Amino acid sequence: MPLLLGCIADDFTGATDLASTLVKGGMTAVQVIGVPGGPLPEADAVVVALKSRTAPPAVAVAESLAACEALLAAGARQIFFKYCSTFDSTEAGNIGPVADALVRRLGCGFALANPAFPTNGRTVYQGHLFVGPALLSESGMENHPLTPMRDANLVRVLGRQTDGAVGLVPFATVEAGAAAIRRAMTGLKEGGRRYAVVDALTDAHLLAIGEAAAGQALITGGSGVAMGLPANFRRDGSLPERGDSAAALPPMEGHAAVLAGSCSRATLGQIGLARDHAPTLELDALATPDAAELVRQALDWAADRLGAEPIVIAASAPPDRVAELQAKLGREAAGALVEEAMAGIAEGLVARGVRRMVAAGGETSGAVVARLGVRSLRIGPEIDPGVPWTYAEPAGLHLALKSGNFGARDFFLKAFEA
Ligand SMILES: Nc1ncnc2c1ncn2[C@@H]1O[C@H](COP(=O)(O)OP(=O)(O)O)[C@@H](O)[C@H]1O
Ligand SMILES: O=C(O)[C@@H](O)C(=O)COP(=O)(O)O
Repeated sequence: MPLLLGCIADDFTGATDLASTLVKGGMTAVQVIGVPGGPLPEADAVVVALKSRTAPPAVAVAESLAACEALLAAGARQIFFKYCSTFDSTEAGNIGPVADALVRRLGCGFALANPAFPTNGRTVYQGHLFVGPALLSESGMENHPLTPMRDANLVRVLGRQTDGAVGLVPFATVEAGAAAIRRAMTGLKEGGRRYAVVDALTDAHLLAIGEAAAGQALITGGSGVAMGLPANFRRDGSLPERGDSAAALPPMEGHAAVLAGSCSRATLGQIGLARDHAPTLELDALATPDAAELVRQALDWAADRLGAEPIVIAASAPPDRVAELQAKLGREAAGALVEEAMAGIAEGLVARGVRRMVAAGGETSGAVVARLGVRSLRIGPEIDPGVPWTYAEPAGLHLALKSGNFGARDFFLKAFEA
């Protein structure tokens, strides 16, 4: 099976989201953790999951280029750089620097940029990113602990992160379909633009953008714009009809647990609901700014609560509490402390028989997956849009890596009912 699409994702929940989208579109897809050190698994698409979203830009660039080399060496015909549907980044990057490096490596001179995910409320209009009815900068994302998003104008945001020029393919052109979008992108490229932010309000827009991107060496965006890509490979005869290729995962067994480190509005709501329906421990990192002690507290609490019904352990806190911890420790150190604690708790829970685990939060998931020594994830059925169950190898357990912002309010309960 030749590799068709080579993907580089800047975090682990994002990688799972993308792999799940491709599987739903009829491709086989495997998520591998970190820059591949050996041969890649056989699949139509391989998604390399990095934890590069908040890494220093030089590290993010180096890892992304190494992943790109591995994917190209395996024969990838197109490279997809996956970032968050809320364009999570800092002023310094890493979306711009990584995209710039990939454009240079691939010698393509141009890439589209589109984070839209209408099913989850992310739309782009006149270059502005909306989350539901709100501009990105008024959606709660302005309070993100690591990547506060305070400007919704993506042409401007990306423009600050790149030394290339950024243009826009506006709604009216996107509405006119794939041929018009392709013409607009060609025009922008010929006019010296390195990137085109492309508007998208609906899945139909994303499918048209995907079609317009057939044959482009590099695509950058959220998982939404990948919806249109499997059809391109079917159209050119390189992807057979595979029907529903979502892997049937091994049967679920063992104790169940949820670990939440995301402080997004959606996750805070999910914890709120879980409080009334499942044993829930809310750790207070401000009162105990010590990862080892937080791990001890959590594992002591969990000891006689583990079983078939999920327990929930959360470090998540509202913006004022997060700000207090950050004022005390610094932004990165506060995040790292909580991630270290969550990783230790995950390790302890698995040692105590947990085999079905939800990790809420991209950075949190990255820390958990790394600590559990996971090398690859097989994609299974979707729980809520963008969040499938996966089977982690060689650890041999079921993991759902939930983007902080994704999932219905009852996600933590629903995940274990399937
Ligand atoms: N109470 C807290 N105070 C400060 N930072 C926290 C707290 N709880 C979690 N964090 C950190 O916030 C960050 C949340 O990011 P992430 O896990 O990627 O969530 P999301 O998916 O919402 O982006 C992580 O680095 C996590 O360790
Ligand atoms: O595109 C998305 O929103 C997700 O796939 C994603 O990247 C999630 O990142 P986190 O919100 O940090 O979990």
